[in-house]
Amino acid sequence: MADLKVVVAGAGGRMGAANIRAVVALSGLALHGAVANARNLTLHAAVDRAGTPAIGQDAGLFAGIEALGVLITDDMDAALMGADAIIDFTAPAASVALAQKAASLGLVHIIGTTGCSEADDAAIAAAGRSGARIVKSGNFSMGMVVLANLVEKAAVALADYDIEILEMHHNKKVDAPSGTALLLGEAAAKGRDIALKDNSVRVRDGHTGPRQAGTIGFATLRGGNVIGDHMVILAGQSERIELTHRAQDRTIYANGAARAALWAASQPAGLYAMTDVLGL
Ligand SMILES: NC(=O)C1=CN([C@@H]2O[C@H](COP(=O)(O)OP(=O)(O)OC[C@H]3O[C@@H](n4cnc5c(N)ncnc54)[C@H](OP(=O)(O)O)[C@@H]3O)[C@@H](O)[C@H]2O)C=CC1
Ligand SMILES: O=C(O)C1=N[C@H](C(=O)O)C[C@H](O)C1
Repeated sequence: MADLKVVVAGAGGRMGAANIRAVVALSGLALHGAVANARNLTLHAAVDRAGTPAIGQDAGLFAGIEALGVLITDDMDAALMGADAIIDFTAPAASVALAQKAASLGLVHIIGTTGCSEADDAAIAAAGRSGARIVKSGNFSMGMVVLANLVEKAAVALADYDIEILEMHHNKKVDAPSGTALLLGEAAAKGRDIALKDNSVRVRDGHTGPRQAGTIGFATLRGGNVIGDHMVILAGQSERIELTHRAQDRTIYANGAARAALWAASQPAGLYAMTDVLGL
């Protein structure tokens, strides 16, 4: 079967480098047994926005591996020519624009970008209805899929416990709460059969009054080079459960994104989640 030709968008970023390394590591090493119709991945192009220092550099050397002969470009349309898939960890406006291109070209579009507004998400969903095969997740690590599942179960079993979600990330992160914190909040809300957007407390400051029962609280920490820590606390009378995930390397996200691309290549157009990729 022909290789899946992947374009890495946001190639000059922290995740861009990890995604280049993951695609190269998985070329010739398809995840046989892990996905249906396993194929190899190949790095077709690496793109970032004009003016970013990475433009013109060899994608492999930029990512800390061997030279690949693929130069990081700012010409998205040229990069997409002949491509099968986009792995996109960029910014909301860029991901919406790319989803529309993926729809018109019938491409796989893996979106790791967080901080999307409701309007951004609606535009991405529309692209999934118009020809793009999109997998979007606030966190592509396997461990996080499992944690979200545990959170949903705990939220059901401990129906009257207070749920608080704490996250810490590096000091360059621009959105809050993290996409993962919101994903975990959605899992808890699903367990409680409530809508997260009507029952979340995203910030506390000043004289807040006592905690309102049934809400899901968020707390955000930023500092240093923390890759991504998340803790879901279920607090009851005289006991507290803490479900924690700590990322130690961005490879976990990049491998999940590569796996999602291989999976989506054999799916009809639509908007999918990592639970679909893993069949959960
Ligand atoms: N779902 C998941 O598993 C994970 C998601 N993320 C998310 O991925 C995103 C990227 O994270 P990270 O790599 O750390 O961030 P970086 O800032 O390091 O990288 C983002 C890259 O995208 C580029 N970019 C920004 N805006 C545009 C645009 N409009 N058009 C084209 N390129 C653009 C940036 O260029 P420039 O530097 O010039 O701005 C940069 O090269 C974030 O939203 C983050 O939360 C991160 C890790 C895991
Ligand atoms: O910006 C990051 O770094 C990360 N972003 C994602 C998020 O917002 O949850 C995933 C991971 O936590 C790292």
